[in-house]
Formats: sequence, C-alpha cells, structure tokens
Amino acid sequence: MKRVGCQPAVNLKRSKDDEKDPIQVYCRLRPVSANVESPCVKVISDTEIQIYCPPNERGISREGQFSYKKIFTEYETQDMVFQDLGLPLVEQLLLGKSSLLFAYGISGSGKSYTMTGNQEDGGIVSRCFDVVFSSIKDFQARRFTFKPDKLNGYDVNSIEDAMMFQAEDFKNNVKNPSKTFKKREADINTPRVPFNYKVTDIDQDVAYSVFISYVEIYHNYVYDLLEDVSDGEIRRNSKIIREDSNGNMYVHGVNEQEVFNPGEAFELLRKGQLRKRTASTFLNMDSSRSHTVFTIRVVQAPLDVDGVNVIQDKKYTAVSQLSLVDLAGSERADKAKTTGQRLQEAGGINNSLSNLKQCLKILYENQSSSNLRNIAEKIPYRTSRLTHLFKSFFEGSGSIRMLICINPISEYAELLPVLQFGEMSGSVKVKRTTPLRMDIGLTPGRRKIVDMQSVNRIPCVFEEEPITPLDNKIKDNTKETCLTFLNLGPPLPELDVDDILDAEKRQELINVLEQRIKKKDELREVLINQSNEIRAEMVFLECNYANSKQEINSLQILRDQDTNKVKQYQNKAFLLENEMASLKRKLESLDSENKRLKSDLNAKENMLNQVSVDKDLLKQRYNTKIIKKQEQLSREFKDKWKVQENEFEAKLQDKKRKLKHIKNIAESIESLPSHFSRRTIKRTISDESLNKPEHVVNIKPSESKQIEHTQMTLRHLRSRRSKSCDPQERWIEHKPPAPIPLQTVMQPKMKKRKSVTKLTDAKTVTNNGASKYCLMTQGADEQGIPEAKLYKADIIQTMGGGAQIVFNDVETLKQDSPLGCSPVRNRIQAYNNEIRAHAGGSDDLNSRCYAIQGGNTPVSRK
Ligand SMILES: Nc1ncnc2c1ncn2[C@@H]1O[C@H](COP(=O)(O)OP(=O)(O)OP(=O)(O)O)[C@@H](O)[C@H]1O
Repeated sequence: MKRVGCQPAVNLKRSKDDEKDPIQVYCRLRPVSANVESPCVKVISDTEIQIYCPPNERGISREGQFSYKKIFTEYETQDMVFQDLGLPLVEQLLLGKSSLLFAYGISGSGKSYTMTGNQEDGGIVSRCFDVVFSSIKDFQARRFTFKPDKLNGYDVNSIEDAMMFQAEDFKNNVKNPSKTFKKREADINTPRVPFNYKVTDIDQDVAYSVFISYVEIYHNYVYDLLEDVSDGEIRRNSKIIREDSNGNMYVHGVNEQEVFNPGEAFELLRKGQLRKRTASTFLNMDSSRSHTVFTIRVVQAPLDVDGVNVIQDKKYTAVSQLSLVDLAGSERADKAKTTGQRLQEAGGINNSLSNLKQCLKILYENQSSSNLRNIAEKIPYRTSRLTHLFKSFFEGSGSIRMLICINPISEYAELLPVLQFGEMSGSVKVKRTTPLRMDIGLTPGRRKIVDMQSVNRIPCVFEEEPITPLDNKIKDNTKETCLTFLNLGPPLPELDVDDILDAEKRQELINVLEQRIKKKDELREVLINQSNEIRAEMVFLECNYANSKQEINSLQILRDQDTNKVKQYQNKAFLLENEMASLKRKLESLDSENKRLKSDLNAKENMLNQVSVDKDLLKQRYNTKIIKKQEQLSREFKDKWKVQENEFEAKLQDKKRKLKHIKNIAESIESLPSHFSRRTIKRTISDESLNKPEHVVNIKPSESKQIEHTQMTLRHLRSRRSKSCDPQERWIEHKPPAPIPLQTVMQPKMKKRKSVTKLTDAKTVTNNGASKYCLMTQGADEQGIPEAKLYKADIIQTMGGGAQIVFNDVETLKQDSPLGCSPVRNRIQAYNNEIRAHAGGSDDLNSRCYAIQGGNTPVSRK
C-alpha cells in the first residue's frame, strides 16, 4: 500500500532533490493617513514598485524600480494577504513540508501587524490556526499520543499511556490553577472572525497533533516565551540552539505545547505576546525590541491496520513545521530617537539583521554565475542566533518566503536598502523539498471503514437513534441486517430446571438450538456475503470518490486559477482606480491652474492693449513733435543756408575782386620794360594765392653778367611771414631808390640784409652769401590806392659759380582809408615822379634790375 503526503521533516529521510526554488519575496505597503501623500513610493503593477528621490540641492534626483512575487497595496486586507502568503504554507505544512516565513522592514512598517495582527483582525499566525484545525479536526490524535522527546523528535504513546498522561495533566491543572493561562476578559469579549478554509487534500489515514512553541531572540540570546518562570526566578533563562541527528536546528529545551483547537493556540500566542519585549519609540508606539519566532509543528503518524490506533513506531512519525518570524525593525537612531537601553537594543537588532543580509548575500554570490572560481564562501550562520536557528532552512529543509514591509512615508534613503535586500533575496535559491511517498503496506481508507463500522454498530445498540448523514442505501442495508440479527430462528422452549430430566423436552431444546445454530450459520454466511458486497460497494464508492476527488481537484485548480485571475483583475482595478483618483486630482489641480493662467492671460492681454493704446498716443505725440521739429529745423536750415549763401556770395565777391586785382598785377608785370620782360618769369596765379607758382631766375657768373631764366617751379609757400622773419636768413633787399614809408602793420623784417636800389652786377647776389632776395615795388591800384609789392625769392647757388633766383612769394601791402583819401596817396604820386626823375625818364624796374635781366638795355615799361 502506498502513502502519499507525509514528509518527514525531522526523522524521516529527505528525498535527494537537486532542484532549487528561489525565495519568494512579497512586499506590503502599510496604509497612510488620507491627507498624507507618499513622497517617493509608487506601485507600478502588482509585482513592481518604484521609489523616487526628489532632486537634491544640486538638482540630482534618483529612482529605483524593484520587482517581487506580489505587492500588497494598502487596500489589501489581512485576509487577502493571508490567502496569498500564508495559506499555501499551511497547505504544505499539512502535507508534511516545512516552511519559513519572515517579515522584514523598517520599524513601524507593519511587520507585527501582518504576522500577528490585533484582537479584531488577526494576522497570518491566527489565520494559520483556523485553517490547520478546521482541516485536521476529524483526524486529530488523542491528546498526549505524541510527546516531545526533547531532541527535536516525538515519542508515540499507546492509548493507555496517553490517557494516563491526560489524567496526570488534569490533576496538575487542578492543583496549580495559577499555571493555567487564563483567558483575559478582553479576549473573551472580542470575538475573532475565523478564516473559513479547510485543506481537503490531506491524508485521512493519519492521526495529527499540533504543537506550538514561541521564542524571542533578544540581544543575541534565545528566550522561551511560553516558559513559566518559577516562583524564585526573576527572569527566564536563555536557551541554546542545537542541531539534531538529521541536521535540523532547534531550540533545546523549548516548551512545545500541544494544542487541540484554535482557541488554545490563540491563547498561547497571546501569552507569548504579553511576554515579548516591546517599547515605545518615535517610530512606533509598540515597537518590537526582539525577533520573535512562532513555530507551528504538525506531527503525524499513520493509523494501524484496524484504522483505530496510531502505529507506535517512531520511524513512521513525520514532523513538519511552519516558522513565522516577526523580525524587529531596522531603525536609524536619529529617526527612532532612541537613547540608552533602546539604543543598545537597536544596535543588537541591526547587527543580527545585517548578519541575515550578509548570509543571504553570500548565498547569492555562491550561487551566482559570476562566481567563476566556483569556491563557495563560508556562510556565517553562527555569527547571530537568528541565522543560526534558520541555517537548516537556508540549506534546504523547507521553503522560504519573505515579506518586505514598507511604510510609504519613509524616506528614499531608508527604503532603498530594504527594497534592494528584498530583491536580492528573491534571487537566492534553496533546495526544493518534495513530500515523500511512503509505502507502509496498508490499505487506504482504514479510518473510513472504522467510522462506518461504528455507524453500523450504533443502530444495533440504539435502534431508534437517528443515523448521521450517510448514503440511503447503506442505511437500508443496515436496518435489514439489524432485523435479521433479531430473528435467529424458533423461540427457545420455556423450560424448568426439572425439565432437563425430561428426554422429550431435552430433544425439543436440542432441535431448537440446532435450528438456531443452523440459522446462525446461515446468517453468518449472509453477513459475510453482505460484508463482501458492502466492501465491493465501498471499493466502488472509493473509486468513485477518488475520481470525484480528482475531478474536484481539477475543478478546484481551475477555480483557483480563476480566483487568482479575478484577484489580479481586482488588484489591477484597485491600482487603476488609485491611478484614476490621483489623475483626477491632478486634472482638477491642472484645471484650476489653467483657469488661473487664463485669468492671468486676460489681465496681461488687457495690460498689453492698454500699453499699445498708450504707445499709439505717444507715437502720435512724437510724430507731431517730429513734424514740428522738422519744420523748425528746415526753417533754421534755410536761414543758415541763406546766411551762408550770403557769406559765400560776399567771399566770392571778395575773391573775384582779389582775382581781378591779381590779374591787374599780372597785367602790370607784363607791361614791364622789354629787357625786364625778356627774363623768363612765369607765374601762375590761382584763387588761393598762397599756392603760387615760383619764379625761378638764373643768375649767370659775372662774365656774362646776365641772369638767365631756366625754369619756374612751384614751391611751398607756407609760413611766408616766418620765412621773411627768420633771423638767420641773409637777404638782398632790392628797394626803390626812394621808398615811401609804408606805415603798415605787416612790415617785412629782414634782420640780416643788404639793401640795394639797383642790381647791376650779379656779384651783388652771389658774393654776399645771401640766400633770400626781395624785390619791392611801390605804386597805386586802379582806384589809386597806394600799394607796395614784395616779390620774394630764394637764391640758389649754381655749380657754375652763379646763382638762381627762384621767386616764390608776392606780398602786397596796401593801405586803404575809410574816408576815401589815403594819406600816402600824395606821397606815392611824389614818389613816382621822383623815380622817374631819378631814372631819367626810364622805367624804374628795368633800370633797377639790370643785373637780373642780364642785358644792358633798359626796357621801357608800359
Ligand atoms: N496594513 C495595515 N493596516 C492598518 N494598520 C497598520 C497596517 N500596518 C501597520 N499598521 C499600524 O502601524 C503601526 C505599526 O505597525 P507595526 O507595529 O506592525 O510595525 P512593525 O514593523 O512591527 O514595527 P517594529 O519593527 O518597530 O516592531 C501599528 O499601529 C499598526 O496597527
């Protein structure tokens, strides 16, 4: 016969299975108050979560995305969380597989709430009780059938021994009522709604017992929370962790209490919780200061061949356990605002948690493909009691699930390591344990037959008692059988003691008895036949039952799948609703923002219009101003233009007059005597008389006594006055024989000079070392105004010993009287006469410039 579903966690050999499963990591967000928004947590889907860090002062923002098996949002109830997280572990527990579930997170993130819950709304632990006991209710072993052997195993007792222990326990409880944990008023008054679910897939030919232990790890010491402190003791002794013969870790000497119903289990949980170390911190009013481990053990052993007693062979006993761990919260002293003892506790908590992290990290690294050296690093399980206790789980004695608890209002820096640890743990794999198929050679359904037989027996004894729900057919058969049993043949003859001597009566009794024996044999045969029929029918029903069960199972799987799908859709709907709500809020705020911006825009547009109107007005004003200014300027310009025109006109007239005058002079020069005019004197008179052509006169050496004109060039005539005033220059002043004093302001100054009246010899020019020559003439202009002209020239020594006279300037000195009569006019007249007399009637210039002309014949002047 085969037995399915009994996995020996403790004392049956585990199947060698190299397949591994990852640690299943879940994440739960605790709710926040309605008016608080999570600053950095966002649930993206039912498996993904994102955290975001707003930009810091340097403008750097960060974000991280993490994925887990499932994310429970704040809307998911304890029931929903248990269904996904705890229920599969309870099912495994009843099938003989061990599991570990631990809750990890920052202080105040909801670990204890999820694991143990509160009076009204229990957590995973209390829901586990509900499911375990509702599933094994009909198959529970008599109390004290199993007894812990203190070596992490269980002894199996006979019914008699179990009853004896029961009686002893009863006596002890009567003697020491104080040691019995009394239900508190509050517990009685707050009825809990049990989780209504039954695991149907369990082995029914097995007797089950449930044991509970509850320990805490505080400051790296293990304490038993169910241990009663004896009268003299102040505190409980710490326990040690040991390894059993199968390599499983256990707390040595821990109290394992057998529980028969959820109420008892719940009481033990409460008892432990009251003893658990908690304290109030800034982060949590009721903060756990220790890690607590609540262990539910299911011990199971097969029934014997009769289906009544448990097989009393230890090797057939299977133990599976579910360890539910509520880790103390990791906390930062600055956040939790802890000091003194609380701070020390926090240090111990953080150390053990960091060792847990370290162990999982090394496990991960040992398993990862990047571990090229293929050398597994030693895992420091023993560094902390917490990891030491769960060493066997990490090495594959059961499956592991982890719940990351998140308080959405925590800071990014606090959440990041927690979420990272969760994600990393999800990559760690542990060996998969599969329930053993154990063949002990007994027929399945033994318990059922016994149950039915007991039903059969009942009508025989209590014929009229109602029969409990059974197949009608069986009911009829039973009645028939019972009636047949009552009719065993002809009634016994009524005999007295004396009748024994009567041979006839004796024979009659023998006949009746023989008939009855015969009848009894017949009935026995009928009974055997009917038993066989019933057995055959039972087998048939069993087959039917198995088929139906299979069908139910497949239907259940389908239903579970559908339920899962529905749940997923519900979750999605939740998320979408959340998102919709937040989008709606955003939309509303955007709408109001939009309205505000629109009104701003309108105000600005009005302002703009006002500005443009002002601008137009200003433009108009400026335009009129510009037009006025333009007009004024054009008037001014016209006036100025007129003034300047007049000035230019006057200047032009003046220049014209001057030109005319110069022309007269030129004409007068042309009309000089012929010997004088023979000299080549070229002259160009421009409007600006300063840029004058120069007269160049060549004065030959004395033998020829003739001055030849070679050329006439233009020279710079600037600073004429200064030239004439240069004190270093030696001048030959060629004056008229009787010059009239000019009495003008601009008198020529020639400091070094030789004055001559007549130039008859060229040596006069060459021998004196003179470099300048000035010929002065005196006369009157057309109006008779006296004027003196100074013809100036440079004397340039030539190679031949002669000199060249280059005329480069003409100065006209004129004196005009506003009264129209010049005081010098008469003197001029007299002078001209005198000259004429002096020159014997010949032209003055011709006679005076004999040497320059180079000829002896004076030229008469026209
Ligand atoms: N899902 C939830 N729904 C309602 N209340 C919650 C939930 N999660 C946590 N709380 C509340 O938040 C508070 C802190 O939770 P809890 O004590 O479970 O935190 P913790 O993580 O165990 O903290 P510590 O590590 O300090 O023990 C409790 O008052 C609890 O009732």
